[in-house]
Amino acid sequence: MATTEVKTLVSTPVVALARDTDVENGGGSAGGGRPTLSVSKRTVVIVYSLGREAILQVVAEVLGKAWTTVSVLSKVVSGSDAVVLGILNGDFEKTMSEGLGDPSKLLLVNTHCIDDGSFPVDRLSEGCHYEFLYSRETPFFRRDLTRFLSLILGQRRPHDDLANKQRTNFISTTFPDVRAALPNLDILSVGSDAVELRVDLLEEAGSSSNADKRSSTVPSLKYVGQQVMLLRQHTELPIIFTTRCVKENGKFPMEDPALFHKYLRRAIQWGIEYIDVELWLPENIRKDLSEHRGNSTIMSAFHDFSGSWKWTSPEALSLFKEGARYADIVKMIAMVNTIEENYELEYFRSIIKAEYSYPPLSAVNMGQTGQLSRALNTVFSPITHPLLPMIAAPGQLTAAEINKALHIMGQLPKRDMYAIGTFRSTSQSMFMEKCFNELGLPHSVNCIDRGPRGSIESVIMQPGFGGAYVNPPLTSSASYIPSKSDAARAIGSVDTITVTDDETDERQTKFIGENTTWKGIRATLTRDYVPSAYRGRAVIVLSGSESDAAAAIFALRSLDVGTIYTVGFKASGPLAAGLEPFTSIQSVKLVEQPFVIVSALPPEKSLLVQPLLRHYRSSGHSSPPSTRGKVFLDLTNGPRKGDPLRVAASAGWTAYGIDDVNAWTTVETLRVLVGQNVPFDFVRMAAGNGLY
Ligand SMILES: O=C1C[C@@](O)(C(=O)O)C[C@@H](O)[C@@H]1O
Repeated sequence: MATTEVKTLVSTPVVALARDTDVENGGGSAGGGRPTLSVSKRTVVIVYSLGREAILQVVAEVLGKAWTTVSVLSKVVSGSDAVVLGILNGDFEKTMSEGLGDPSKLLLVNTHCIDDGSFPVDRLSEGCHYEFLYSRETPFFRRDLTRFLSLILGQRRPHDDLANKQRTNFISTTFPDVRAALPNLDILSVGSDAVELRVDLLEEAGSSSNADKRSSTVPSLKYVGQQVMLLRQHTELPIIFTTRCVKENGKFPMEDPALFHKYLRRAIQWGIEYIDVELWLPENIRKDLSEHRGNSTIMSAFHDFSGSWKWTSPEALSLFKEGARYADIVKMIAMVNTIEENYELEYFRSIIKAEYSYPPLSAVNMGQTGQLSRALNTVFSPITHPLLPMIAAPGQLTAAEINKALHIMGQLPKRDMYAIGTFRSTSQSMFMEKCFNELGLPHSVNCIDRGPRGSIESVIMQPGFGGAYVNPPLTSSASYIPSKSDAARAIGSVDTITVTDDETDERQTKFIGENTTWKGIRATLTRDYVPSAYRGRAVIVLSGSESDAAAAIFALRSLDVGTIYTVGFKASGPLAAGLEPFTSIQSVKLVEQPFVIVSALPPEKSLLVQPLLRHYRSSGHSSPPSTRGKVFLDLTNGPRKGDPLRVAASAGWTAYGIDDVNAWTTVETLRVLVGQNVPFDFVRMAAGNGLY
């Protein structure tokens, strides 16, 4: 392996990128515990171009903060995250040469609008911790910004969830231009936990005139930046940024390791979730990327195409150890000729599992003979899809092929899944059946009416029972489900029943009562605002009963909101602490400006929220421009009176309806029931087309 010193293209950055930890247990969806937020005291500084100051307002809204502009940074009293600072890029450049003050107290984000075809100069990009490229011409800009800010602030940690998942897949896209993928991206990524962008396969239109020349052309950073932005706007899945070299079936030239360094370093600055770092790269580059990975996850990658490399060789272990030095996941991939080499890989995998608790190994064999290993690998398995222009490596399988192979090998037994409940469960169960087909899962979906007392108990005791979702939910006191997640217990309702084998007794299965609705609500609330935007802010919840509002209250608490004022019910359950009932119309005066209003009113009373939405409209009641963002969540289900969503939108609220929450809840339900990831946009699209 080359360990020679290289001169890299990336100049020493003015600022170092530390891992930001604004949130403990930040994703909020792993485990049952209530996530708690802790405050990071770094001042967010937005570097912007002349004429593009509008970005400051949007960043401030997404963060739920006030903003102001400065012309020098050295005098900034850092250590406060109360206000977002904006600085013009020209002023920032001057301040860079004069000294930034204490850069460890600042989080410098270069922002650049690419609508005019321009791209940031290296000086500016490298002088900042992060960079946000955006287009104002798309409706997805705000969501992309929220996603970017949540990651760089450490408030969204996709890898925490994926590291705990039993099996993870990523789809290797092979498009020369991701625009070709966008119409099919939702269907392409069903069953994927992440999307790989093969940067080396990107081709800029008109960059060369003949195929030979094209194969040696590296796409410009400008083109790559635009492609990253487009892809990220169209998928909620984490992105894997890969610059595969020519020797390992890619197109990046190996003569120039500094080029890899520059692109990968920039990918970290763009807030990409996973960075693929090839193991042959000089150690100083791998080390530098690891030290500056911010909140990105590093995947070490090793490929051998010779056909003579062996999993049984001493080199295999030393390559794993070398990869492990600077990575969070170690990927090892070899071309094989015999079926035995799959067994050798499984033996190697078992040794690594037994001896190294960290980092996890993702290892597969290439070629048709190696396909068995693609089914057996559980950590970030690369997959393909029939709609892709080509496979990314010989022998790649689809998610459905892997699941079918696992089923035949007895690793994925058929289970009977149940939709227990009402009319809605029936249409949702049809959608679930379609997902199972698409994913090649052997399970059946059975719809049953809730029926008399005791009927659920008899269903879950069936030998093939594999799990159920229950709508309307069960009260969490149901004695036949003795184990419940913390969330289900606190909320007081179980909407999903999962089955696990009892580790202490092989013959026993264990039922666990889960609540996925709160996760659906939290996912909805954090699409256009980062989690910390909710911290300490007042909320009003209207509901006919405590139980109808409980999942929303739990989700809001997970975001560390301030006082929750209640209308229409008085809480007395485990979530009651800190809730204040509105007793009369006079109570409205108590709340200066709620950040969130949630209505969980029954349909016939849905109208009652409208006066409040109008009362607190953004242009009316005192609303400083910096905190104008306000969220209305309408959880009312069924034919309603009035049109609260329309009233909210026209009064300046960011409004979400029950359809968004239901789609996110379905995503969570599929994750907990069958461990499969089906993207939100796919669920939403299917729901819109009347599929469920
Ligand atoms: O590392 C890998 C694995 C892979 O080479 C495969 O064998 O499926 C496909 C690549 O796109 C990816 O980066």
